[in-house]
Amino acid sequence: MFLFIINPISGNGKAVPLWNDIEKEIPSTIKYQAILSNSEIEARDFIVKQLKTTEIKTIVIIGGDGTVNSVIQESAGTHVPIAIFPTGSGNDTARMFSLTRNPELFVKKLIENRTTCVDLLKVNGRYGITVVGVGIDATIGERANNASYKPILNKLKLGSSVYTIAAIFALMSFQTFTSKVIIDEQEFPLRNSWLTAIGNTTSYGGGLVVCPTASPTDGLLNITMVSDVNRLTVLCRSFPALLKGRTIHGKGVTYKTGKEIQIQTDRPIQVVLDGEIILTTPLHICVQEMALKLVLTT
Ligand SMILES: Nc1ncnc2c1ncn2[C@@H]1O[C@H](COP(=O)(O)OP(=O)(O)OP(=O)(O)O)[C@@H](O)[C@H]1O
Repeated sequence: MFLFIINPISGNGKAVPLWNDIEKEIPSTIKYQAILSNSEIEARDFIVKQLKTTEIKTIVIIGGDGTVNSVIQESAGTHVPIAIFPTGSGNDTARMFSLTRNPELFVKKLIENRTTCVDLLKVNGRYGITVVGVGIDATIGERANNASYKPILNKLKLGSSVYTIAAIFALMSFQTFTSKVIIDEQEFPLRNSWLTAIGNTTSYGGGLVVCPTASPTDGLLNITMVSDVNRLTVLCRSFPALLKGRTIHGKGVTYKTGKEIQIQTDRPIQVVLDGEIILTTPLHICVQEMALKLVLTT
């Protein structure tokens, strides 16, 4: 039995029409159940009940990174794979694994069921698959979600520029913080901290490559720290390089790798995990090697 979790609000309502296209491609011999999920709690309750009572072949997510994050809370560490059909705004998980957006090919690959094991993040007890960010990224995310210009840009098919505009505004007003990052017992005291991003995969925010060398199968987390650098440099050098997916060389940016990271800050700082503002500092982050099975729909 396949379980389909469809998030109708992902990607500004793209999921339901795409689910209709997918459903048409499912052969009549395939058994499945589907829910249009209204919340993370509803989706997780459904999955837990189904896992207890039914032999589940794959949990299929039709949604964005936030929906993926909700589902992996239940599927991580089990033998049940997930498959992702990306209908979100950012879709950084799908980008990392080059997952198809073609409904016909998706169903074909789903039935083939070729899987791979990938690492996950565990952040204060919650699983994540892409990047956890502490600092300005939460401010950017909040601004982007509440931006009055978002509906207009979406109508003009310029949705991806919402994040860039929000980032420029956030960079102009963000108050930096003092933090201590401990990576596998090595301490990094950071003054004027803008951002610490810990990546299992490379990008967030719809393709911002913040951890350029991260790999979800190497058993390591990649840490990018931006601190001790002035606003003008961040605005004119670091951020434009980030937008282009470049590794940033120069003062103020430090790249490290590790397996276990702690982050302490001088005031509570919002934390973005898989594109959702779910937590605040302090944080304990570790890698969960090969904790998730993913269907390759490439
Ligand atoms: N399983 C779920 N069912 C319904 N709603 C959910 C679920 N998981 C998360 N949500 C809510 O739906 C919102 C949108 O979901 P999602 O993040 O998947 O789409 P998106 O924001 O368009 O895409 P992306 O995160 O890739 O940019 C989330 O911010 C969250 O509030």
